Amino acid sequence: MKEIILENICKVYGKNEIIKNLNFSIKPGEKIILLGASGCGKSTTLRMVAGLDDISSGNLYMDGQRVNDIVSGKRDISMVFQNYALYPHMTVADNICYGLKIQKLTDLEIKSRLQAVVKMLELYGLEDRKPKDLSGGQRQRVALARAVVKRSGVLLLDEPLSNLDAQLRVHARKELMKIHQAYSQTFIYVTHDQVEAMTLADRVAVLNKGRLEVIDTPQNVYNNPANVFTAKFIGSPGSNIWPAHYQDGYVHIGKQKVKLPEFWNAYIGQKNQREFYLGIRPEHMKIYHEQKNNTFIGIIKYIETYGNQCGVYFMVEGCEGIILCDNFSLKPGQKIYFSLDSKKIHLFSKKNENNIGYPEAYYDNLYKYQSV
Ligand SMILES: Nc1ncnc2c1ncn2[C@@H]1O[C@H](COP(=O)(O)OP(=O)(O)OP(=O)(O)O)[C@@H](O)[C@H]1O
Repeated sequence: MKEIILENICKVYGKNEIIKNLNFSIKPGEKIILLGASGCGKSTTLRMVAGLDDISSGNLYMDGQRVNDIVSGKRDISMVFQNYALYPHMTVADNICYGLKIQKLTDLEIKSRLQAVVKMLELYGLEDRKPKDLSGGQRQRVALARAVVKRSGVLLLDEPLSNLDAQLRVHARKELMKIHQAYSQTFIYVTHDQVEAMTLADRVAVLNKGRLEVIDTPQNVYNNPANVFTAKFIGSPGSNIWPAHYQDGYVHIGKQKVKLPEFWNAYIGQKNQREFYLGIRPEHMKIYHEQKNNTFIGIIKYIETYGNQCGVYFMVEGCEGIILCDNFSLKPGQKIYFSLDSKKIHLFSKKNENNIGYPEAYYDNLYKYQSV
């Protein structure tokens, strides 16, 4: 278990600043997921922590020691790569034990660690095979075993499940939790898969173009997004975001308006802002066939079906929106009336797109050094 602190970490390639002032700390034994779109800098961040890429500026600490200049092999980390990077000419057992032999552990210790990890990751009977004679799922388990057997303080995982099919991923997620329970290592895990992030993380760090948008628990990141980017990025589909303004107890979208409950009036009065982006998740709206109190009117553009639900894409006052519902009889071109669950609305500042429900200090801390 190790505490890791990233302090003003930047990475520059040529003239391109790939990572911009990353500041966050990771508690010993914590599972942090780096989540973001392709190219946002997740792997680069992980590789800097691993010591495989130089840090252009800033400080990286492990258990209080600055490790910028400490070589990868001396950082007490192990890493699982997306393509597994197994040695093709070695057997499974040799792949798993190679690092331990380099560390000059006794044969007895190596054997006992091998047995433990073979049992944990169900690799019985495969010890003498070469990687080419394994299935994708088995190779992935060998790569995990090779990292875990070192029992290092930090386990770095770069999209370790991305080559597996959906069922194997579910199984592998359980194995990762088992590994964490057994060894309590600090995990830094890179993925663009939201299900992986939500199921495995203690906290999710959302990256956007090399910048940290938010670092918080999966529940908060989903239910109380700190900014417009997070609201739109998290969730499948993400939140609806519409320009809106508030006047005399009503929230207006274009020419349409609905009355807000009293608690919103008090809250918005306190914030002294009138123009917002209104955020609402697709599952927090309801469709009606006829106009009711406090409904907006939209026109359906198209419909996606997901088996148990459908996503109804519509236009309201020139803005696109989506509602999740189980009404499969709706048709494109149809007029719908819809309400918003007022308790689930989020309001974001038009100026900086931050959630107005968060104190400003939250954002100051996010973009400066943040201690947890
Ligand atoms: N050695 C390099 N030289 C120049 N640019 C690089 C180098 N390595 C990475 N980059 C750039 O840095 C950016 C971030 O890359 P990185 O691999 O960290 O993204 P990522 O979030 O892990 O993406 P993905 O999910 O697709 O793996 C990309 O624009 C990439 O092209």
